[in-house]
Amino acid sequence: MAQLLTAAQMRAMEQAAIDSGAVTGLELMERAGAGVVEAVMEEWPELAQGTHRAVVLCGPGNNGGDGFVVARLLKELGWTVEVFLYGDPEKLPPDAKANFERWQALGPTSDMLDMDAASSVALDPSEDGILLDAIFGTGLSRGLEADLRLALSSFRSVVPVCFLKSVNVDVPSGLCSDSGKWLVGEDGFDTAWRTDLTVTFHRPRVAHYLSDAQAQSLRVKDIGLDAIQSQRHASSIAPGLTALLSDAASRTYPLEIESSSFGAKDMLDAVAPQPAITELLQGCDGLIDKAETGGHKYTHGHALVLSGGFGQTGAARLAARGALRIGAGLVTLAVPGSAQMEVACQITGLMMQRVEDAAELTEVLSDARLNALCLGPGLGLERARDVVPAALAFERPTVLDADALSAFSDNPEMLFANLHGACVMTPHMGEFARLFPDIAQKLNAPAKTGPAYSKVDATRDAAARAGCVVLLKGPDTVIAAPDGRTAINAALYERQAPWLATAGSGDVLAGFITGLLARGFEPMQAAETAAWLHVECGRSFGPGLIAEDLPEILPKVLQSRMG
Ligand SMILES: NC(=O)C1=CN([C@@H]2O[C@H](COP(=O)(O)OP(=O)(O)OC[C@H]3O[C@@H](n4cnc5c(N)ncnc54)[C@H](O)[C@@H]3O)[C@@H](O)[C@H]2O)[C@@H](O)CC1
Ligand SMILES: Nc1ncnc2c1ncn2[C@@H]1O[C@H](COP(=O)(O)OP(=O)(O)O)[C@@H](O)[C@H]1O
Ligand SMILES: [K+]
Repeated sequence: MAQLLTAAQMRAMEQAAIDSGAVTGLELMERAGAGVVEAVMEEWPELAQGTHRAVVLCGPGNNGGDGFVVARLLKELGWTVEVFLYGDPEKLPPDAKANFERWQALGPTSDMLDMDAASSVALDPSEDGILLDAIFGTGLSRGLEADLRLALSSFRSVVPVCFLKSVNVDVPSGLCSDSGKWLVGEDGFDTAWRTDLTVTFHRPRVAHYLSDAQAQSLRVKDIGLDAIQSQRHASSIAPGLTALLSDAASRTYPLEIESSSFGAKDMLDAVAPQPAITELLQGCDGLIDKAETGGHKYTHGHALVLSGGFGQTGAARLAARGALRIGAGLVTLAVPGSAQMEVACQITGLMMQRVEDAAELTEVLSDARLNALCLGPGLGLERARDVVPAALAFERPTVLDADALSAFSDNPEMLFANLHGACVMTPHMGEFARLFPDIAQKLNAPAKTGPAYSKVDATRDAAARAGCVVLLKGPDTVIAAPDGRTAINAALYERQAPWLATAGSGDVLAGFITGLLARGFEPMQAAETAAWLHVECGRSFGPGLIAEDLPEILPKVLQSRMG
């Protein structure tokens, strides 16, 4: 897991480092600029050979200051560098101004808003290089004005013609680094654009792991803050969000750091939710009382997955298979009479129990060994309205997905009244909007100023309202507990898994979570671990994936974690 920072947290860390006397703002800016150059060369080794060109767009704050450092360093390497400034050089903050002046000794700076600025960039496709966006970083406070937006889009139009790579410093200009939302200007337009590379410093910002902000690639460069913090053994910054990442992402972090009050150790160790996976692989003996259950497989729990009627049992079977593969000792499908034959023809390792209605479910649940429930996949709205309240009354660990959520669109309060702390809700954005319409509206409203309301805020608010864990799906799945713990399971950058957008994949996720609940995982840990493994399964299988493949590839993914 990697810790993510808000703009305010990052500013506070920088300020603390500067106040300690261990480093100056100018030194941090130099390291940031050098980090950008290093990241560009790492990303495109061909740019590390010979000389190339850079078009550098600098803004009125310290992000612009970083841009002037990059311009100077590349010029010193022999690159052709053209620099454009948005704003008055006299008003630059001190460190940025110092770097503007150092650049002045090497080359001219043109006004970015000059009508001819972008067209003055020579359209020379023979000279490849970068377009660097150093206009705004974490200091962005509102959407871009129309004249700047137009100028920016003119520069962007040069990129494909000249085979430039688009690189942005810290965050793409116009993007709110706390929410990952593109801020709109007074006229309602934003500057959304997908760049090739984002280079940020010290730790990723929250926005980097929310999908709107996605560049092709993200590199996090060390600017020495960890060393300063660990020297001082002081921290006033509360741990923030975590992102569940792959091993590959962790390699962008400095490995020499031993400890830090800002959670660097976490970042080094927990690239995957490995402690939870180790627990899974070692078994969870003791979670269920063996004497009481009297059988070995029951020590791994017994999950009950509610199925829909005839012709609608596929989704529940997928979920059940997922629960079994992830390690629930036993999984039983609760099936209405009309579908018993259909289900019986399709299952082997799974078991089946006739459950016609809420009364029969209540009877079945008198068996305390059924320690985790999955409600929703293919359940049918009417059946969901009948069985969900009866199931929730037992207060067993329960996943609510699909129809178990949609059935209460007209009356979410009724569902919330029945939910309890051992529940995990797994809505996609459509289901989320039906249950939390006000929160979804706030999330989807265009934002003019930052920090804007984010998917993280929305999921946290929903979890607090529902009183249980909420997992809001997408390439940037956000998981929040009512106590505020939050993680982003990001299938972004090198961890992309677009194949997961296939019918039934959410049903398997619900099954994975249910299986982990049956194994005794607490709800937040079950949701995080299952979501992480779900993406790893998608990546491991790759193109051509269908939902049925996810449970079947899981053993390979788990085996790869056995080390
Ligand atoms: N503080 C530090 O010590 C370091 C900062 N660094 C860089 O500094 C950046 C943050 O610098 P700043 O806090 O100066 O912020 P920015 O450089 O992001 O921009 C802030 C400036 O832009 C103005 N502004 C904000 N939104 C605007 C809009 N829509 N239209 C016009 N003007 C707008 C603000 O009034 C302010 O003058 C980081 O993103 C990072 O790139 C790095 O150099 C590392 C060290
Ligand atoms: N582009 C994507 N990249 C990674 N994961 C995705 C992407 N799109 C969807 N997913 C994941 O696929 C699953 C789809 O679930 P859901 O929307 O419930 O569909 P279904 O009901 O068809 O199973 C979720 O876990 C979601 O996070
Ligand atoms: K930028």
